[in-house]
Amino acid sequence: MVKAVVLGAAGGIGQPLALLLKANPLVTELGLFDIVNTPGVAADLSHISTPAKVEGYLPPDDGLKKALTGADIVVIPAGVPRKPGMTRDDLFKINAGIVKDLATGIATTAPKAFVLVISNPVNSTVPIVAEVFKKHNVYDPKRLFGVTTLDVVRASTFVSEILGNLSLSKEVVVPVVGGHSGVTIVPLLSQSSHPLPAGIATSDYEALVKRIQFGGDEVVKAKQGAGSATLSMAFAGAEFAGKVIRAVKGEKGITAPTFVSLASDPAGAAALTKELGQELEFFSSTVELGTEGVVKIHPLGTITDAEKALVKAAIPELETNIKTGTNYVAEAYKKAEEDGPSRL
Ligand SMILES: NC(=O)C1=CN([C@@H]2O[C@H](COP(=O)(O)OP(=O)(O)OC[C@H]3O[C@@H](n4cnc5c(N)ncnc54)[C@H](O)[C@@H]3O)[C@@H](O)[C@H]2O)C=CC1
Ligand SMILES: O=C([O-])CC(=O)C(=O)O
Repeated sequence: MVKAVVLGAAGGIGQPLALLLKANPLVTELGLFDIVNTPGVAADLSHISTPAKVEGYLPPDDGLKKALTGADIVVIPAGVPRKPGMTRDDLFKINAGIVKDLATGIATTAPKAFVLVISNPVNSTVPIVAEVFKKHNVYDPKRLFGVTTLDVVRASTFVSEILGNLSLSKEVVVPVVGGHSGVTIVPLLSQSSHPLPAGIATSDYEALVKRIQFGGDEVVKAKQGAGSATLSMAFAGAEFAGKVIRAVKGEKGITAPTFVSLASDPAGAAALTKELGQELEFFSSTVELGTEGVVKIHPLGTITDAEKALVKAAIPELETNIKTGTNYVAEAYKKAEEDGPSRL
């Protein structure tokens, strides 16, 4: 029995993600929460001939609590998307509060659930969830994930395009490490399961790296103000959620790059920290998943000088993004204490 819950389920990502989770035969219950439209989305999905029982919830009558009750895995695509000219960090002002409130709901109702954060900026929203869970004394770093799978999916697609065979894209595996925004997205193309053409021009390699790092902008621009990636993100989110579910059900050897707390595997983190040359609280590296979440954080391994330079360039922004999330929660709690009776 697996209950999956989507918070932000009526949105551009939420709806197709809910569809793909409904299509996952391992999901037996699907809870859909949003501030609008979830009863309709749930009614629609409930006619699909797969095992999951679907229920839609809205904020009145404790809807969030009802949606989260009994949740095994919670995926969060709630929040505003970018418009052209914006960075992911520009979303922080609105999305930080949304994610903090939803994290509070999870901490009080489903503290053991695996939490998969899609809402941007991921480099900051994941630390927000961690801090809220700490405040509620229910934080287990092994169960919290920032979803960076879209970067991995893009890398597979763009590499197979360069190899001239899109049908390879299902098989091409490229570790993408760091975080989920611009220069913090670091594809380790030298470790691609399918090597780039021998003698690829430096300019072509650099263009490929840039396309993976800024693939999100490509979609934002093409959508002309109507939002950012939704369908490819739903695909990526369902891929990652599917891996977590299979691992939780006992399948061994499942790995995926994901943005996790380095406290989730201190031994793995020590090796990674050595490679990075400094400590970071969160980082996306290839992670082995198991019944309790993170089993092992893999080191970067052998990488080229060009990749080392990309990792180095990612660190300052990552550090700032993580601090922004952490400080936000500290300040919100401080303000709530000063304001009197806490609603946190
Ligand atoms: N991690 C990643 O790789 C990616 C992340 N994203 C991010 O995902 C987020 C969602 O994007 P879209 O689905 O395109 O946006 P959207 O605007 O289409 O949908 C967001 C949904 O969240 C809901 N929502 C807002 N406040 C809420 C609350 N307090 N509780 C529950 N639901 C709430 C809205 O009603 C809406 O249905 C954005 O922050 C976007 O930047 C988008 C693409 C990739
Ligand atoms: O670019 C955005 O704002 C949405 C996103 O995270 C992505 O597509 O990778």
